Amino acid sequence: MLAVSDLLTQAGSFRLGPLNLSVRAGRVLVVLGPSGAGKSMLLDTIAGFRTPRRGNVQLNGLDITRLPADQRRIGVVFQDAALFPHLSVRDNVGFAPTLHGRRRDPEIDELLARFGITHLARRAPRSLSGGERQRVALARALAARPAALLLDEPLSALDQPVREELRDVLRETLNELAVPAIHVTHDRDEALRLADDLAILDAGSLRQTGPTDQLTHQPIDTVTARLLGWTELGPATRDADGLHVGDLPLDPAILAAPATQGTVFYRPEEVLIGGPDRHPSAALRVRTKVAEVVPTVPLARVLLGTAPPITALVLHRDLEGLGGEVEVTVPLHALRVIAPDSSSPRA
Ligand SMILES: Nc1ncnc2c1ncn2[C@@H]1O[C@H](COP(=O)(O)OP(=O)(O)OP(=O)(O)O)[C@@H](O)[C@H]1O
Repeated sequence: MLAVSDLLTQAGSFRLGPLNLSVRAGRVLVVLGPSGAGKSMLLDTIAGFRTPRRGNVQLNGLDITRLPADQRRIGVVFQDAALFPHLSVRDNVGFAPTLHGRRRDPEIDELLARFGITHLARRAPRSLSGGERQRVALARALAARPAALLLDEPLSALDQPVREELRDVLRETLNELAVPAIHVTHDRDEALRLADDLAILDAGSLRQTGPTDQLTHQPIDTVTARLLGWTELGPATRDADGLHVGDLPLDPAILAAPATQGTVFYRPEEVLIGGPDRHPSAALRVRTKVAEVVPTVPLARVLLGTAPPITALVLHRDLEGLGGEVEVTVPLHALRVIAPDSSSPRA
């Protein structure tokens, strides 16, 4: 188990924390947050490259807050691989095993094979592509048999196809790994692909943490909702006619939602365009015009003429015959009212 308690780190005017987090062995915690949220600072503090002002870092029950980085048994992979430039691929991967007298370690060959870099074993880092370098960096980190693994946006410098391929290799590897892992990223798809648990970090504060599925489907924080693909519709208002957002009436069933005052969010990919029989539980159902169709891929964006406007993400084949007045339904599970007070950070 890797845990941080009451951790507070300061750099210039930027303050990270105080925050609490824990990751069990075999689990992957993804810290998702925008650029400048403090993700690297968090990993640097856990790895021992930065000294916290307050709080502690524990690994398997041991307080390692004051240990130098090289004694923490924590593997770190950075965005830019940071390989030893004068060593071959094999010697980079074999660096830690060699230090421990395990130069002929069959594990090195296994790692080269696992990351598909056996054929690159004699090559120098400068001759490798970005994706190949990251494969070497991951293999090198695992070769040290770390007690925990920290991944600082290791895929973000790669282009899309390479990133997706390596993301799958990483997912497989992390699945088999029996140590706690923390992966930080600003990329939602990457986070959802890799995370067992998610922690949303914004401006140095943790907003919401929990199992991936829970945060994705039940965000209770506006920053979390936005980062996980929910779109803001507007403030909920209540009058004699019931609950509204702008001109749009919300089904009273939404009253069962966690909050009835606050900002209404919805998931554009769950908006249904079609007849009233399309969905049995509707939080919002309205007839309106299609204002614009934007043929983005993989899903097209259909901008609807409601007030406030609703965007639907739809399959291109569902665009056929779309025009004039349409019936729009937002299912109950795809619309949430998020309370204003939940915009304060929570851990
Ligand atoms: N030594 C420093 N002095 C002053 N400010 C710093 C220092 N190091 C980092 N910061 C600031 O702390 C904030 C968090 O930086 P950090 O690199 O952790 O963000 P991040 O979430 O990893 O961002 P990115 O996704 O862009 O890498 C930034 O605003 C950064 O400018």
